[in-house]
Amino acid sequence: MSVSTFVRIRRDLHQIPEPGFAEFKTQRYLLDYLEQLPAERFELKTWKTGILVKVAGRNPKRTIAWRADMDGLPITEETSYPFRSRHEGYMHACGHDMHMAIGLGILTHFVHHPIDDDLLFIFQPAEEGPGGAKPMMESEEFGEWRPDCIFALHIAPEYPVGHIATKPGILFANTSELMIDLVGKGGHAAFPHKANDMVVAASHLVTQLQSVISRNIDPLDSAVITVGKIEGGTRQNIIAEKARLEGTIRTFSTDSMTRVKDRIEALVKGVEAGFECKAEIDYGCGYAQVYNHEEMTLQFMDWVRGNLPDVTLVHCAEAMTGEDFGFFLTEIPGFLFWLGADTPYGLHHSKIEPDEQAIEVAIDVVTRYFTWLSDQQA
Ligand SMILES: CC(=O)N[C@@H](CCC[C@H](N)C(=O)O)C(=O)O
Repeated sequence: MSVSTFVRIRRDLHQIPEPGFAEFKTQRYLLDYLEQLPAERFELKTWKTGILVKVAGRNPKRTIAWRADMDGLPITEETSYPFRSRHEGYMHACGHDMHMAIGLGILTHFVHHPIDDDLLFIFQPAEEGPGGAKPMMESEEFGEWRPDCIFALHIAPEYPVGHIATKPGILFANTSELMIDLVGKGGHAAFPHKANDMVVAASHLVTQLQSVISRNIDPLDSAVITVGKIEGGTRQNIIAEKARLEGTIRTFSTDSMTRVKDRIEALVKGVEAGFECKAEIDYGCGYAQVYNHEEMTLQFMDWVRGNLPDVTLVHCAEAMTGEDFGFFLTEIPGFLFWLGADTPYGLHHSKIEPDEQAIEVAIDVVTRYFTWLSDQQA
């Protein structure tokens, strides 16, 4: 069966997942594709490993932006694909390969069928961390082409293809990474009384952290602490001198984020006293919540219902996912929506296989929406 250009692009990108701010091959691939398009219709600039592309409108009164993220995740792929990752230990397990292919599809459409307004396409590095959106927004390159409104999507494994889900207001949570290093005293496994075992200290801390959510946060508010990685020790018969926890915090309010961090700090102090060790906390990167512009989102939802009979619009609940797209929305009105991609494995799973038919659905929805949006201003 022949595959469309943008499915083929998605498959090519799927094979070269790269960490945040190291998307060198990905950037090259996108630039090579852009070089084949009629050069007189657009301008481009690179910013770190990202790319900004401005497609000229016929009679521009404003700039409408579309953002796609670019980085992969440190996951060893276990899909059934013949086009699996060629980068050992890295995988596009959050759909950014789909997002970029969709971005190129929308861009290509408007290069050939310009609308009145200018369009800015943002290929943004490092969404999974440490975050490319904020420094990109602060860059001179972005400042010169600052858009008037901005939009993005994220694939959603749980919805069928042809479904779009979103809501006005808060869609994704505030985030903060959480890294805790514990240093005690190593020793022989047979003499625990002469050591301070950081595997035991770290284990206590992991379970105590869960009590912050269940005991310190209003049950009607929502918060998450996930410890995704524990490292400690060197060998089965050596008491571990060091241990490290790596995780993430999610909340729907900045007050809850402050409260969670205060409680974590208190518990860590308790572990230091209880286990006679030293501990250091590093909050890594933190993202602003994704807060969809209420009026624009409601207008989009109405427009989908009224104009796209083949698309099912779901008014969804907010999720504890994070997205540095939230930073763009703190200054520029717009919204993000979920795109149904129908796969039994969730985001960040080594077996996720999003349905590629979602690519054409997204290109069609967004090209029609931008055309309509631009006509509203005319
Ligand atoms: C859509 C998505 O899955 N985004 C990530 C963003 C992670 C930011 C940061 N590394 C953190 O873990 O806090 C997510 O995990 O929600």
